[in-house]
Amino acid sequence: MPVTNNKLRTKIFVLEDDLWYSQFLSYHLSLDETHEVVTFGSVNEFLHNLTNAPDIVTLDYHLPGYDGEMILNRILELSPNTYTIVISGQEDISKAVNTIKQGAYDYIVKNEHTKERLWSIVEKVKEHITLKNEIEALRKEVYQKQEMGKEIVGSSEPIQKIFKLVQKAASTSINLVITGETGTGKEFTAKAIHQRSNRAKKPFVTVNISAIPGKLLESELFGNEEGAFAGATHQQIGRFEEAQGGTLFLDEIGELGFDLQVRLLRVLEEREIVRVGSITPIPVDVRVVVSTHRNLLEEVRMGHFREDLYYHLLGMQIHLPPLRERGHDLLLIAQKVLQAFCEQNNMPAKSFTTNAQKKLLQHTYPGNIRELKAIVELAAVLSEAIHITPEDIQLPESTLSQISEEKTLDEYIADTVQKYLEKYNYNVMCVADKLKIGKSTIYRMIRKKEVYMAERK
Ligand SMILES: Nc1ncnc2c1ncn2[C@@H]1O[C@H](COP(=O)(O)OP(=O)(O)OP(=O)(O)O)[C@@H](O)[C@H]1O
Repeated sequence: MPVTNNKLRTKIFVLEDDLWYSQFLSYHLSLDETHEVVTFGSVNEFLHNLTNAPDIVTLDYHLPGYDGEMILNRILELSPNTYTIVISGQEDISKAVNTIKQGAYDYIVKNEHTKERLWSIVEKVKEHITLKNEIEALRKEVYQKQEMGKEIVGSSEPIQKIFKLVQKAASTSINLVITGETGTGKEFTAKAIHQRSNRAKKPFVTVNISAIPGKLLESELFGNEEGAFAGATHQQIGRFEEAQGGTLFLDEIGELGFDLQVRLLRVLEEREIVRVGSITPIPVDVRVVVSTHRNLLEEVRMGHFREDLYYHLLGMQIHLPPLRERGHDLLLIAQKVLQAFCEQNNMPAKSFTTNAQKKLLQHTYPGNIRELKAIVELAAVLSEAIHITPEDIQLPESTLSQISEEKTLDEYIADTVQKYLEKYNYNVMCVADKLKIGKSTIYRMIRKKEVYMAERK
């Protein structure tokens, strides 16, 4: 039943060859303004229109030249969700009763009570449809909760709040800003929202703004024509076009240069892009979800981020807490990661001993879930039995051994990154891989002069 002006509309087809009777039924059924009644005198025309999926059909059992049962079968075949009410004369009562066994919803005999009976059956059908829709919606909600629980696990209060926001974000098209430290699952969450939204069958495309040099970013996002700039040897579609109909996840939006901020705002407002080197606008239907580790409002205040773009992007904010603030959820995530890893690698199912769990809880995880995942996967490989012991868990020395020094967590992280840069000859890719953090995090730290780079030997 479609909804118009907040009212459920009921589409009713009347198949009746007797014009007077057809008008009689139509008149009474139309007394309810939410009923959309269409009458048919011809069986062929009626069958032809069945693709419009009426909610209810009143079927005259005795149509000259046609068998009522045959028409009922066609209705069940072509529009299985339609409720058929068979209307028969006194002479066909027993046949009409039989149609219920075949799949008709109810039957009415043409007599002085027809009007009242028809009315009560239609009301019953409407209640039935409403209940069916409610059950369907509840089933969907339960399914989504179960599925989401499988992905973003956690019973802590902040995570429960995030579950609710993710659900709301998935069922609407509200703008979304996902914030949180590196490795807290920003991209993971954006994808979970996409997969639950009505865009799920279309692409989910990610662009890491901080990993692409400014000059290339424009054509990466919007595409380019052949010869648009030196090196543009062929036409290329951009990420916006690639994400057509789906979701574009712009990771680290706070790193977007001012010029591109202007272009992005125009695209978001006008819903069309222009490839570099072209003047032809191309319409795009893309949900843009952004993430940042920065406080965007602070960036606006400092003049680093355009206020108009900030207000355009502002919709729902989902802040993902760092792992060290998620309490025992850490263990749930660890167990889930362990289970997935064992399954993927055809290993027997494993679990952590109590002491191993205690050890996992001791660490501060600057790389958050990405780091936990790496530690758990290594433990799964190192363990000789199905129980993972503390010896199998290799925590990076840095945060544990230096914990007595008075430093902020950011300073610990910077120290660790600096040591690794020196150890691995300032190879950012290699350090990112070793520490299980994003390259973008290291580049950001370099830009903010939290760590320094030297010439590679
Ligand atoms: N709830 C979760 N359960 C299991 N794995 C997760 C979960 N959240 C994130 N991960 C995993 O942790 C890693 C980091 O997640 P993701 O890339 O989404 O983080 P991020 O916050 O976007 O990181 P960055 O800021 O560095 O780009 C990925 O391997 C991802 O699959």
